[in-house]
Amino acid sequence: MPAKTGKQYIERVDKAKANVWINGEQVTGNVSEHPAFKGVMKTQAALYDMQHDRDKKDYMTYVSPTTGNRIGTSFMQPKTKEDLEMRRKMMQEWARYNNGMMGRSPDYINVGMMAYGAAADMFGKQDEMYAGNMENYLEYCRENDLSLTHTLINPQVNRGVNTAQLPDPYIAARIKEKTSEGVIIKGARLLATQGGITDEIMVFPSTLLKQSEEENPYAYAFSIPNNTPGLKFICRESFDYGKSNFDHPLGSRFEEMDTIVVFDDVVVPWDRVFSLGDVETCNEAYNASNAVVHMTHQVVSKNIAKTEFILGTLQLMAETINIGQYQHIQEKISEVIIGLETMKAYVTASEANAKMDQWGTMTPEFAPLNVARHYFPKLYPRFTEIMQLMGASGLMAIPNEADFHSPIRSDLDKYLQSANGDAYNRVKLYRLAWDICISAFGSRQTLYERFFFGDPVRMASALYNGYDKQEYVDRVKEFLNRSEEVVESK
Ligand SMILES: Cc1cc2c(cc1C)N(C[C@H](O)[C@H](O)[C@H](O)COP(=O)(O)OP(=O)(O)OC[C@H]1O[C@@H](n3cnc4c(N)ncnc43)[C@H](O)[C@@H]1O)c1[nH]c(=O)[nH]c(=O)c1N2
Ligand SMILES: O=C(O)Cc1ccc(O)cc1
Repeated sequence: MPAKTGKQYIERVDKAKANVWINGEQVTGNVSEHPAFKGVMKTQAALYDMQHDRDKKDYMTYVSPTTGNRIGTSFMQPKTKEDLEMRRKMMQEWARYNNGMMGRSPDYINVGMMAYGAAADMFGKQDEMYAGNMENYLEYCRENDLSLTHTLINPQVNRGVNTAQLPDPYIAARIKEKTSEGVIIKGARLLATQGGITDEIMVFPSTLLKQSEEENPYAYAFSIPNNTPGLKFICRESFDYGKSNFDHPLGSRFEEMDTIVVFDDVVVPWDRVFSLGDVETCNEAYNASNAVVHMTHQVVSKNIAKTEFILGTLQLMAETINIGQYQHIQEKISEVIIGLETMKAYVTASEANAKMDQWGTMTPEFAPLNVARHYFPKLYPRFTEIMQLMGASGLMAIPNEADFHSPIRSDLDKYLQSANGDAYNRVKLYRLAWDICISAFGSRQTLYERFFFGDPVRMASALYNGYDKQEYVDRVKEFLNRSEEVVESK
C-alpha cells in the first residue's frame, strides 16, 4: 500500500485492540479515544497526513523499489548524499511539527529497521532463515507503513548482577521454549515509549549491555504485533491531563507514554525471529548494521528542531517582559544559540563525510553524530535550567483558560499584561515555558534526553574505549623526547 494516512494509522491501532493497562484498568474501547492517548495519536496522525500533502510529498515519500508505490521516506535505503539530505528534510518536517517533543515519532525506528534490513545477511550466521526473516520484515514494515515501538532494557531489579543471576530467571524476558509454532518468551522488558499506540514492537538486544554466554536465553531479536496474545503494556500515569492546548500546550499534544512490557508465554512465530541464542550477533547487531548511525542521524536532526523551539521560546520570553537587554540574559540565550549551531554542524559534517557502507547504504559519518548524542543530554537539562532562571515567578503566575473566562478576567488583564502584549498571550507563552521546564511532561522530556539512548556513564566508557587515542599519545611522547638545540643569541 502507499504511505498511510493519519486516519489509517488510527483505524489500524484501534482495530488491533492491544492489551494496554493504565490506572488499574484495561483499555477496552478505542485507544485513540482514551484521554491518555487521544492527543498524541491525533498528532501522530497529522505526521502521517503530511506524507500526502501536495507540497511535501516529493520528499516525505519516495518510490518503493519493489511495488512502485510512494512510501514513507524514513524507510528509504539512502544511496547518495542527496538521499540522506532528503531523509533529513523529511525527519525535520515531522520534528518541527512536534517541536522535537516526540522522541519516538515513527522515523526513529524506521531508519533503524532500514539498516537492519539492509544488513540482513549478518543475522544469518547460525541459520539463513533469520537473514530472510529480517529482509522480509523490513519489506513488510516499509510497504505497510508500520509504526513500531521497541524495548531493549531488562527490569531494573538488581544492576549488580547479570541478567542470568536474577532471583527468578523469568524476570527479564527470556526464551522459555521452542515449539513448531515458534519461540515462547516469558518475562518483562522496559521501557517501550509509544507502547500502546503503535502497530508492532521490536524486541532487540540492548545496544550497550554486552551479553555473556551465560545470558544466552536472553539473547534474541524479534518483532511482533502489539496485539499478540500474552503481550501486555503497563502504562505509567498519563501526563496529558485532558486540558486544553492553552492550559497544557505540550502535554495535550505530544504525550507519548512509556510502558513496561510483559510477555506471558508469548509465541513469536518463526518468521518473526531474527536471531536466537546467538550472543555474538546480538552484541554486534546495532553497530555492525550501522542502525546506530542512522538512528543517531534521526535523533540529532530531531534535536535541532527541539533546540530551535527552545531558542524561540526563550527569546519570546525575553521580549515579553523586556529583559533582553541584560547581559546575563543575552549570555544565557547565546548558550542555546551555540548549542543549536553545534548540533547543525554535527549533522552537516556527518552528511558531507557520508560513505557507502558494506551493506550498500549511504551512511553518515558516525563520529560527529556520536559526539552529538553524548553532548545533547548535557545541553538539554541546561536549556530547561535557563528557562527557569529567565522565567522565575512568571512560570507560576499562570492562571488557566477557565480563569480568563471568569469574573476575575479584569484582574488578569491588568496584572498579567506584559511589556508588549496582553495578559492572555503572555500567560499562553508562560504556560508553554512551564510545560517545557516544570510540568511532569517537561520533566520527563529532560529525563528522556538524559537516558533514552542508554546510560550516559556507560556510553561515555564506550566512547572512551572505542576512540583511537594512540596517535595523540604518540605525538605527545614524540614531543617529550624531542631534543632541540638551544641557540644562544649573541
Ligand atoms: C523517558 C524514557 C523513555 C525511554 C527510556 C528511558 C526513559 C527515561 N528507555 C530506557 C533507556 O534505554 C534506559 O533508561 C537507559 O538505557 C538506562 O537504563 P536504565 O534506565 O535501566 O538505568 P540503569 O538501571 O542501568 O541505571 C541506573 C543508575 O545506575 C547506574 N549504573 C547501573 N549499572 C551500572 C554499571 N554497570 N556501571 C556504572 N553505572 C551503572 C547508572 O549510571 C544510573 O545512574 C527506553 N528503552 C527502550 O528500549 N525503548 C524505549 O522506548 C525507551 N524509552
Ligand atoms: O541499548 C541500550 O542499552 C539503550 C538504548 C535503548 C533504546 C534505544 O532506542 C537505544 C539505546
